[in-house]
Amino acid sequence: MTDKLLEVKDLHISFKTYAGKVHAVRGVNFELKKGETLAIVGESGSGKSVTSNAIMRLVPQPPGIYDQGEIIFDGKNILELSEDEVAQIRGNDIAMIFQDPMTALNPTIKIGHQITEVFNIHRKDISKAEAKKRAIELLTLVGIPYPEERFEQYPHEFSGGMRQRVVIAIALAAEPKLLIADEPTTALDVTIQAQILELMKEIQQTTDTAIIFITHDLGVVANVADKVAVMYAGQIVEYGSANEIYYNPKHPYTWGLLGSMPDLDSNNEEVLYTIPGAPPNLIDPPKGDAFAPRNRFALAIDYEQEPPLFKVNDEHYVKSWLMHEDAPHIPVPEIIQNRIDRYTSQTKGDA
Ligand SMILES: Nc1ncnc2c1ncn2[C@@H]1O[C@H](COP(=O)(O)OP(=O)(O)OP(=O)(O)O)[C@@H](O)[C@H]1O
Repeated sequence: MTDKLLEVKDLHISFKTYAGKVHAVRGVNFELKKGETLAIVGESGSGKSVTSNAIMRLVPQPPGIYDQGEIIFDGKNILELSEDEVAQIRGNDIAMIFQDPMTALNPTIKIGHQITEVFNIHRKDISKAEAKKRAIELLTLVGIPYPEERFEQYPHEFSGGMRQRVVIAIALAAEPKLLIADEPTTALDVTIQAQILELMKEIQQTTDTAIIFITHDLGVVANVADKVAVMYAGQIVEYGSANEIYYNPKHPYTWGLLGSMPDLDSNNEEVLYTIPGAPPNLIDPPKGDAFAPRNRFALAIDYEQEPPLFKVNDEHYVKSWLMHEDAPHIPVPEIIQNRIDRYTSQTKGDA
């Protein structure tokens, strides 16, 4: 028996466009255990959504092409299943939550019915009364006050944060093994974002659902992720436990993402550590390390040869030539180190 739920192996996905073939995902590997939370983080266009859509085989074909790789979910390669088999997995075993809760909800149907509908489709064995009872339990689980009354209301009668809670309730109705949340809180204000993420963490503890969070903001998932995959130009450039990524980051791109996180405790003189330039064109990805032109610590080899994934320890991998034993040692920039020191002392203070 293994507790491995998902394994993505050497995944390559491209899109045929008039301008040429866009290499959106270029050799992605990661795995997820039951009940674990993985955050996939990176700038816009880095391939986060294409990777997560592929897990449900939702990349449109055409223009999308699964060029290479495997997505093993619960022992089966998603990319080799028939349409019927994939349809069975979608919604049943894997559910997805998107950024805008309004697009996921039908404005003309009462909230309660939208939840019981899931039972009608996925759990034909339960009665109408039982479905209603469970829907109300789910509304309670996601923190909706007066769930009996709310059951009879329409989406427009809910605030943005409450709507996203309803969407989570609908996603959970089928008791999925994996929940993929693509920027689920971006449209919400910061306090509500924190509440929704906290809620998802709590639900996870009661249901043992694995979660993949897609976000461009490392700060958002700091308290909920077990593992973090940092994506750049269609590849994972740093991968590890949340502890390693937040407290021992090694890749200059991750430094940039951490440095651009707003930090309420920093003094005003602290300048954000930003990444210069823009991501490469994925129609013709650069030779060597795709991050080199934006990397102030780039080495000559970065422009020639793609770096392998170097192992820092069992919980931490980095795709950068800076990790090579002959590379110069570049310390973490001071501003990032100051933040890490501050977080570390705060965490110790909390303990
Ligand atoms: N249908 C499509 N046709 C052509 N190119 C596409 C298509 N879908 C995605 N791409 C390209 O694939 C690359 C990765 O896109 P993806 O949406 O995965 O990025 P992302 O990291 O999720 O960004 P964002 O945070 O903006 O959603 C981008 O270069 C994008 O333009």
